[in-house]
Amino acid sequence: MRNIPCALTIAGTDPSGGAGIHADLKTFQELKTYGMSVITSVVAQNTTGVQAVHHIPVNMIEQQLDSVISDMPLHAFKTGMIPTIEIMEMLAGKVSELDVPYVMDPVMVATSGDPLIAEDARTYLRDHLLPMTSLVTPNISEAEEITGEKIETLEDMRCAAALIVHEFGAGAALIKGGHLKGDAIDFLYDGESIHSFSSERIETTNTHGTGCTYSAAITAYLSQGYSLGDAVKQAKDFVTAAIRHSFSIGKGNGPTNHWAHRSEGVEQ
Ligand SMILES: Nc1ncnc2c1ncn2[C@@H]1O[C@H](COP(=O)(O)OP(=O)(O)OP(=O)(O)O)[C@@H](O)[C@H]1O
Ligand SMILES: Cc1ncc(COP(=O)(O)O)c(N)n1
Repeated sequence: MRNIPCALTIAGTDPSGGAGIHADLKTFQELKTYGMSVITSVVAQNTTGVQAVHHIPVNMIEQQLDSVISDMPLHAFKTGMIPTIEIMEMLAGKVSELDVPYVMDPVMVATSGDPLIAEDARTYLRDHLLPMTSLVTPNISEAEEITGEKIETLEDMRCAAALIVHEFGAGAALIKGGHLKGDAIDFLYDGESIHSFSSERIETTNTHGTGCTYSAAITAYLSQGYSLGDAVKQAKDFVTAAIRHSFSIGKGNGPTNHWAHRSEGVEQ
């Protein structure tokens, strides 16, 4: 393991602390990874939904990023909410200069159903940023949006993962089955083979921020030098523990428990 693994998240905020930048930094910290953040949008949201958004001007996002990369070591980074095409254009230029693993959580809507990125930005994200990723982590509806194909079965998930790599150019694709029925099964296609990661389905509505937490954990493990398969395997254990011991707080979908792995012995 490196002395001090350093990871960056480029994402929006969640003042209620369960998703976005906040979930990412909590996860990095829990996994003994030095966490850094560039904020794309200030989002007034909580467990019930999104109340308002204020996007940060593009030049200010660029300056935050420059502040980090001109000074700090960086071993892996992730993107979450990138709300507009203008911000994506700027990031596309910058990301191509970063020679470390890039994990994209292709955030489109919150658990509450509120949209988090502009409609026209979805195609831009797919066509311009996706090909720069080491890994993209869509849930079922995001994978449907990217591929244009309906996903109803495990076989559909496997096909979508391969399509996202071979047709759309992602380095690897992890399709998350959190929104299907039965066990929570995710499929990773790394360009050569399919791997599955499975856990029992936990009966809970406390799923605010699961996607953010999962992709942040993968990023943290990659920053520590783990292989993609090992990073996903350990991150799956981390997020499963976080969901199993999630908090019934707030009036809507409660947040996950970022320290749950401590009592479940997830590898760090
Ligand atoms: N009820 C559950 N029980 C166990 N694992 C779950 C459950 N819901 C989601 N997961 C797992 O959590 C991870 C995140 O998946 P999910 O499909 O929920 O992502 P997401 O849709 O991006 O997140 P969110 O629901 O927060 O938007 C995946 O590993 C998924 O299998
Ligand atoms: C700033 C921000 N980024 C991402 C999500 C998605 O989180 P989730 O779908 O896991 O609720 C969110 N709610 N807010």
